[in-house]
Amino acid sequence: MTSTEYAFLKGHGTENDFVLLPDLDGSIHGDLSADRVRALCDRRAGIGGDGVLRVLRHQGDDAEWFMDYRNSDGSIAEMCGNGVRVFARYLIDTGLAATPIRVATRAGVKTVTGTNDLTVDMGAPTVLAPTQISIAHHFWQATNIDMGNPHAVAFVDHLDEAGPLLEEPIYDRDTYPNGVNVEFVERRGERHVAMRVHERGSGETRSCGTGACAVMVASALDDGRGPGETYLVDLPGGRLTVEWTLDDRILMTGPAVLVAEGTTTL
Ligand SMILES: N[C@@H](CCC[C@H](N)C(=O)O)C(=O)O
Repeated sequence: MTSTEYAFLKGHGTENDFVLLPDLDGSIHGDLSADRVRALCDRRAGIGGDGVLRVLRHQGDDAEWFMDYRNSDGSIAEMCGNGVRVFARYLIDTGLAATPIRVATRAGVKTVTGTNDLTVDMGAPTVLAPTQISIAHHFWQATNIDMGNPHAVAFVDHLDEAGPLLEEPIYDRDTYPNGVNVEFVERRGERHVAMRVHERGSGETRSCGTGACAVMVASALDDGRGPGETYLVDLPGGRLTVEWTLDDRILMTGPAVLVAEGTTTL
């Protein structure tokens, strides 16, 4: 910890909540240690969040911004779908950028468009060989989808089948050597599903944007459909709309709001 004061903001996308750290030229937060991320995300002793979004300018032709995303346990992840909308909301509200905004992430450049609800072009999904997950001797077949970060999607009759999700589901370590985000999906209607998620590095959260995209792709495939479809995905924290375009891109649309700003010594 340090006694220096730093600016922060707090925001969320469908209640997937984040601490934002503006660090435009990268001079403020140095390496941003896992300890500091955990302290910032602590819901009792810190600001509280499912993760940290560090806002950096990007030196490159393809994007002007870089989203340095960290899970609440301090681990680094490739991509955060809700986070990139909240990141863009910060840039829009401060006048630093206007849509379309190209944001570099560890999973490539994502373009954000829109005004109120924001849409992210998440790129192409990668569907891999099916896998299996389990919790307390209950096993589910799972669709293995990479959205820049890893996902295992399991269909259930009722979302409460997954139990309290206090612990990480058991997964195949050879399939997911760096861990996995696990989604449970219940059918709600035609092109309409609901999900819960246990996020790698954050536990059960109220929403996961990359998870919603993985769930849409798994659901469409399970329905015998493919590109050219749009699904509604309900999460405990709200609703995301996910379109799989004919040219194999996933467009995710949902809210992004900033709720507080201040300074912190954490
Ligand atoms: N909540 C995010 C995903 C954040 C990263 C994930 N926990 C991981 O480790 O891959 C989203 O909205 O996509």
